[in-house]
Amino acid sequence: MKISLADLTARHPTARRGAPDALRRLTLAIDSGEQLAVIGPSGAGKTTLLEVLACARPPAAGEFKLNDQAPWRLARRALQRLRGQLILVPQVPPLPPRQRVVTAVLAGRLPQWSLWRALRSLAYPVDIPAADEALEAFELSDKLFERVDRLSGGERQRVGLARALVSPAQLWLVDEPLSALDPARAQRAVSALVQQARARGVTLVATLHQVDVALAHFPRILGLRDGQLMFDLPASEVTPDKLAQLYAAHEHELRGAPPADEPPAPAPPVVMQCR
Ligand SMILES: Nc1ncnc2c1ncn2[C@@H]1O[C@H](COP(=O)(O)OP(=O)(O)OP(=O)(O)O)[C@@H](O)[C@H]1O
Repeated sequence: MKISLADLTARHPTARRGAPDALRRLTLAIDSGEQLAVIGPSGAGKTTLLEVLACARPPAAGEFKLNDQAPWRLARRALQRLRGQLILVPQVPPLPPRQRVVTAVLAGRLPQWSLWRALRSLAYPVDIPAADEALEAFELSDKLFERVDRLSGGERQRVGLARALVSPAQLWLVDEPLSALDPARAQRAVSALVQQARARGVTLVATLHQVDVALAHFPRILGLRDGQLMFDLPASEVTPDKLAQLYAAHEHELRGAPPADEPPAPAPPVVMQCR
């Protein structure tokens, strides 16, 4: 799916008065089948950008087009159809507790199913091999029939990614897919995600805090800061200088915070003071 933004501004309705816009005059063109990572410090506007691209948040100003159509000028049903051609994978996928992993993954097919087929799949999952294959790509096929409320945060994130693989979407919008994964698994998950998108000719836009992972796996990198595009470059041209400017005063984020699931560092040994 092709994307174009021209002078796009976005704002949260709940933002306090006088707060700067979350996205400011963004101009961007993404071709069908490209894979991009969006990096930048916390609060840069990465999630807001994905929400706009997912047609979940109307821009406050400027132009936004998907496949040369302006989504917010379409009639409701046409907008729904367009939304069915994309998938937004949030950082914490909202998975109903007690649901089986297989059902949660196959929910990615909902846009192409009739109501009857969707209801039937809740009781009798209709394409178990497809769910299994998608989970396999993220090293999770042993959890096919597990309940989602028995999964770790990192496993839930990978269920969200597997859902994209079974979906008919031509645009994958993935928000922070690695925040709960250990470094080695994070590398493998992103590698699988990019490979799968490339093999299917799907457009992939992913936000990432792990800059090293973004540079290693994505051909094109957007640097976002304070809602503005600082750079839009091939990964090979993102120099340490550019990163230092992007993360100025946020250098700790560039070095990378530990993932949420990582066990806390062991407490220092207690030293007994004997008089
Ligand atoms: N629900 C909200 N209401 C008001 N302001 C918001 C809301 N969500 C985000 N913002 C503001 O919009 C700006 C962009 O936030 P956004 O979540 O898009 O940044 P981000 O780059 O994804 O950050 P992070 O890396 O911490 O997830 C920030 O200034 C933030 O405070």
